[in-house]
Amino acid sequence: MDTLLAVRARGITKRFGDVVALDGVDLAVTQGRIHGLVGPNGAGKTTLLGLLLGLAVADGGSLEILRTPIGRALAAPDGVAGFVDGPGLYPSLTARQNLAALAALRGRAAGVEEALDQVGLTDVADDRAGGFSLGMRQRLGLAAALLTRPRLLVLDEPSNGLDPAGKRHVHGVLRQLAADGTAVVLSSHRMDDLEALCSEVTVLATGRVVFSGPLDELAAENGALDYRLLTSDPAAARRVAAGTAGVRVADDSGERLVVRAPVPALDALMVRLVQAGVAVRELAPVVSPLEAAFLALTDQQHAEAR
Ligand SMILES: Nc1ncnc2c1ncn2[C@@H]1O[C@H](COP(=O)(O)OP(=O)(O)OP(=O)(O)O)[C@@H](O)[C@H]1O
Repeated sequence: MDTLLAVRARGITKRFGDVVALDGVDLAVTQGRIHGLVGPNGAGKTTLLGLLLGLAVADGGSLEILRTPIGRALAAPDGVAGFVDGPGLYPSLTARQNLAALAALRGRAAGVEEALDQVGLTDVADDRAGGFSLGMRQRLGLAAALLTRPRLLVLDEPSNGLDPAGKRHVHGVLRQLAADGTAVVLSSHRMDDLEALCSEVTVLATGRVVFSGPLDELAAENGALDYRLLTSDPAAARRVAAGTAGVRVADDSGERLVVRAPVPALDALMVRLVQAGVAVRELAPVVSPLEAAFLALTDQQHAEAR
């Protein structure tokens, strides 16, 4: 099983002076999977991604990337590409020239046109990168990473600045890479991106892993959620909700009630509403199950740290 791991980190610690950025972090990323890294600001995501890219070394713990143990030297391990804090580009060169320069540095000229095409920048390939929007720079950075045909791609908030079409395009590229066997590790603050892309997720809070596993397990971790409920008879619905075990009316100030309930109690409420002749017109979680689980995990960690 371990032979399928692109990243295996155990007990990683990293300090900056008095700040403990990573505190005993374990991470396992399987080849051919897209692994999301989430957490509040300052949780340690960029620090961890930087270690995977060889931009810094850990103070403690062990790290294996593509089955090679990482020592103390600052170097990008073979087969790894990506960027943190935005891609490094030459602003005075065009997109095509940027990629050609990188390809030449690596001693191979092929692949530039393919990489431009993959990220949808062919039409602006002869524009200077210095004039590019954030989203276009992100795409060019991704193209630069693709040039190396990585087996591990590491990206810090790759959806930043992308418009919806750009995002769809980039997501498609990442999915195809994963289908071809590349492991992708990316950080994001957007739960919808993670839901669209990732099969596995690691949640960091103040330098510690508070969850790591399949995305659907994270969503299932949460117990009671808040749901907005619109019915044909709000007053009757309020009475039925108040009389249903496990259901709490969290807000009844408007036409829509907000009820807090775990799924079995919610099921019971729906049945009881129908039996009472109340039609359900709309039922939706106030925040997505994934976001609720994320908030619960990270809030809990903050509370413990206080
Ligand atoms: N070069 C540095 N020097 C000093 N402190 C640093 C350095 N890099 C990171 N830190 C600190 O380490 C902690 C983790 O930072 P990091 O940038 O990894 O978090 P993050 O999860 O990526 O946050 P964000 O979501 O805001 O990007 C923070 O407290 C940060 O201030």
